Amino acid sequence: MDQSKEQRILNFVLQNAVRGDPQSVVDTIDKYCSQKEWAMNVGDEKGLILDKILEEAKPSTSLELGTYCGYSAVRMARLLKPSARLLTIEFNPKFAAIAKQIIEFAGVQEKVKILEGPSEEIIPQLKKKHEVDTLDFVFLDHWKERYTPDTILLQECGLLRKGTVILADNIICPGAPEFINYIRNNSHFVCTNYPSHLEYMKVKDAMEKAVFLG
Ligand SMILES: Cc1ncnc2c1ncn2[C@@H]1O[C@H](/C=C/CNC(=O)c2cc(-c3ccc(F)cc3)cc(O)c2O)C[C@H]1O
Ligand SMILES: [Mg+2]
Repeated sequence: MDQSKEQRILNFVLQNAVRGDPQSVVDTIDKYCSQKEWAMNVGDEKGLILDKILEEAKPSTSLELGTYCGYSAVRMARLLKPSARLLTIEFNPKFAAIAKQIIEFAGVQEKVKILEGPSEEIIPQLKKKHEVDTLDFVFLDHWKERYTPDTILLQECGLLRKGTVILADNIICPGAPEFINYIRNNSHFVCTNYPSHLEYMKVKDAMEKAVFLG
């Protein structure tokens, strides 16, 4: 059976990146996806915005929705302090298996836990099953129509605290219009827009930061 694009990305990392070096894994995936096959990683341009916002937040507990191949999980984990944790939710078992190998190759597996399943099922389990108190940072990068319901679910489950930073990818392309409408009109959030470009392309995109006010 011929390989999937995600398996080709994994193989390129295993053959070209430096084991235990998360920056080299990030750079190697960016190289492959900009020169060989496009893939929906947050990429290097929006990745730098993610880096800056994550470093400002200095989170102890972070959540990512939509692991995919693990590019942003490695990108975030490389900046986390040793005691900090990143939980990342992925419902496609093939993607989860690829991400697990990329996260382990990068050497950040101690900081990252992949939770396999749909976000709507896993989010309600975070407190009791995964010992989360509240989240300091949330990265939304899964199905765009799930951004709003999952933000509401996070709030309902008591997982947001005063100052929790939510960062959403793809505000322009593919776009998350109902999320933007919801979050910018919600007095419990302060929003900031970060114009950028679609990963590996000249197409306009943006990220939105929403800080929860409690
Ligand atoms: C509900 C739920 N629970 C757990 N995992 C979930 C989930 N919904 C998706 N996922 C997982 O996240 C990943 C999905 C991410 C969705 N992201 C996208 O659809 C996406 C699409 C584009 C894009 C832009 C222009 C184009 F022309 C084509 C595509 C760019 C991006 O940066 C993206 O994140 C993989 C999927 O298995
Ligand atoms: Mg994205």
